[in-house]
Amino acid sequence: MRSAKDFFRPLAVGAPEPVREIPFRPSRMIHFFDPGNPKMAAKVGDLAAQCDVVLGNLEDAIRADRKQEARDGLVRIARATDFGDAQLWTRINSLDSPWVLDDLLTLVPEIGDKLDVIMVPKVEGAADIHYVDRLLAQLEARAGLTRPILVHALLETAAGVANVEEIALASPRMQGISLGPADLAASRRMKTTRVGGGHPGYLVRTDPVGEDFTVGRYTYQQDLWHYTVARMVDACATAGILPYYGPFGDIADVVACEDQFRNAFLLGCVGAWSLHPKQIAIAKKVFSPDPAEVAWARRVIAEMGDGTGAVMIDGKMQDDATVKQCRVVVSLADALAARDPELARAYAAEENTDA
Ligand SMILES: CC(=O)SCCNC(=O)CCNC(=O)[C@H](O)C(C)(C)COP(=O)(O)OP(=O)(O)OC[C@H]1O[C@@H](n2cnc3c(N)ncnc32)[C@H](O)[C@@H]1OP(=O)(O)O
Ligand SMILES: O=CC(=O)O
Ligand SMILES: [Mg+2]
Repeated sequence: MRSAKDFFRPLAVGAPEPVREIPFRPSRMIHFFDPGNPKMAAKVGDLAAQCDVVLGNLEDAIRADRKQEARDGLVRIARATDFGDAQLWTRINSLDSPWVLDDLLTLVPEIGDKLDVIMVPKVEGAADIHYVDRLLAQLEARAGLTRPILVHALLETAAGVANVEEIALASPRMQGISLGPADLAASRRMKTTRVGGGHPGYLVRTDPVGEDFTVGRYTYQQDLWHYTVARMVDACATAGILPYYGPFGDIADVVACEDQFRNAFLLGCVGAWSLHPKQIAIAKKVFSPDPAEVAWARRVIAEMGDGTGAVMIDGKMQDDATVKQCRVVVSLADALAARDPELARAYAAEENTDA
């Protein structure tokens, strides 16, 4: 571990100063596209207008013989596209792959000034982040970049989960962490064959009602990802960085996708991945606090005055702790509304209904 005094010193002579705080920028959906796919490439400008983050994916889902095409495509797209308020991220190949060095040696000099965040897959511990941290500093110095590129870790190995706290705290570049349920399931040797979501076999059953164990018993499907999401959220909150749910692979099942995203939102995540244009609106809806909830939170804050003591509002006790929860909701709503006029109008309309 680095000395606290050195933590915010650049790791290479001439590299930009590390950031002291991770800026909160809306990132409700991290929209994945294949930069080597001409159809997707043609849509990136439109996607940037709809999404908080667009991510040029270079890792899994890009065939081995198309890695270079994807990397070159990302360079072209980054140079040619006006991303407006949207962020541009990339997911590089894993650190043990034959492609990752070329990913970083190409992207940082060519488009380092356009890239906000680099997602590193299959991170297993702080050592992986330290490696990327130093290499990025060297490349940023050589490229003359004035702003550091932030790093996002993908939590998708059993070792990564065991070390999630040290990963979150490994570098001032750490922007956030996403749960990768597909690779994590494989790494843990879970007996599933899906990308995120529940499983009908993972359930609890009510007690028997008589002699016959087969009748009158209800079953409830359980959440396979609860423990990992909660642990990731705690690690991120401790480190002052942002947690995300990752992919939901059943593109057709927009209902279960919304449920999975909402579970993550309620547990503290700020966004999720969209793999298909259909999932963009789902993430936008789920990760934007509900207007009625925001109006309620504003009311609690107003009625609680300096935020101390206890009051009753509509039969519910409010005190210092509920005010803090309400401030989380309101500050998120304000930050999102500042970038999303449609949401700003929805919040204003709800305020007017309440008044
Ligand atoms: C476990 C993990 O690592 S998850 C992360 C890695 N995986 C990914 O990044 C997958 C990204 N998504 C995709 O590759 C695609 O959405 C697929 C393969 C799942 C489905 O693709 P398709 O079969 O083409 O879907 P579909 O026919 O519904 O597409 C409709 C249109 O949306 C486009 N489209 C589909 N996905 C995307 C996307 N992610 N971004 C932009 N456009 C897209 C298609 O090109 C098509 O365009 P067209 O109308 O001009 O023909
Ligand atoms: O990369 C994501 C995953 O779920 O694996
Ligand atoms: Mg993965």
